[in-house]
Amino acid sequence: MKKITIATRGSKLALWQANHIKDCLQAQYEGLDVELLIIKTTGDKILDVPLAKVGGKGLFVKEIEEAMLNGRADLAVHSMKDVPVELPEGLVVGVNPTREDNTDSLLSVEYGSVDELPEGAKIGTSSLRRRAQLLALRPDLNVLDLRGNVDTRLRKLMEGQYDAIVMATAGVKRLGLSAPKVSPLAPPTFIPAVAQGALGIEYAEDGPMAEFLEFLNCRNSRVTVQAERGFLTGLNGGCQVPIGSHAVLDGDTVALTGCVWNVEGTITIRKEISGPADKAFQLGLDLAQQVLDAGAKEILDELYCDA
Ligand SMILES: NCc1[nH]cc(CCC(=O)O)c1CC(=O)O
Repeated sequence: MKKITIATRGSKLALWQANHIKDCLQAQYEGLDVELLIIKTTGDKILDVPLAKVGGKGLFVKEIEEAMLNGRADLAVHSMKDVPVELPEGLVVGVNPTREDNTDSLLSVEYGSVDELPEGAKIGTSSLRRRAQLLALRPDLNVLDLRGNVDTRLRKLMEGQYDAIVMATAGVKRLGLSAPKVSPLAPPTFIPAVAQGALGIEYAEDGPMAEFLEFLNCRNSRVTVQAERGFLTGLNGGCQVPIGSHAVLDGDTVALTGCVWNVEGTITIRKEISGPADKAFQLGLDLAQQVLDAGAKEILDELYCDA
């Protein structure tokens, strides 16, 4: 292989991630030429519309997958969180590089924790999962929609539109961003999105990429992502439903927590399971069934009907 083309979105975070993989490839393969093919996805084109209203799965990956299917690109680097559970025929996400911190962060100019926020504080997030958990902790909070790329969201905070915002710690760290006050929202109190902080590399199943990229695969990342995505698959979920999951690998055992909330944050359904790492995906499916049986089915049915 002399030259590789990586398809990527054009956001700062996506470019950071694609360039990170480019650097890894060039460190591994001397003299390799790596080109980035920047693609504007449907998700990028509708960044101003409240996400919960847009709906649909895979808004940020569809056009990128088309570039690989028609041979314009060899691989794509995704935030694994944005990758739907079902991929187009012929493509796989077979490689998960070392995962970044999977927690969320509360960013604010004045307030150093959720407890410090004043009554009725304005909190920016478009994630139903973050909204539900914030309201479960503090029902008085005024949770407002906040769209845009990671850097845009931070700018809106600094302009004073919100008392605090919540974002993935991984995105904040990768872009080297900060706010005057940053506090972690972490398990067991605050459950991340499925595969948050993880990257996934997608490529054609029957080409040379699987072997070419294998050196990037991280067992811990792969197992935890498999378990969490098993949970998402079992719930038939996309990213716009209040679902959270957190897997921890210890030796050959994976421990998985899975949650579903109602949008108001007044109901939390939470279950835990553990089992062998080589059955991680099945473990996630089993946990999903437990959560569905415990009442999540009614919550999710209602949400999917609205969409
Ligand atoms: N939904 C957009 C998205 N996709 C991946 C990340 C952050 C990086 C990651 O979780 O890997 C973000 C931003 C956010 O949720 O704040």
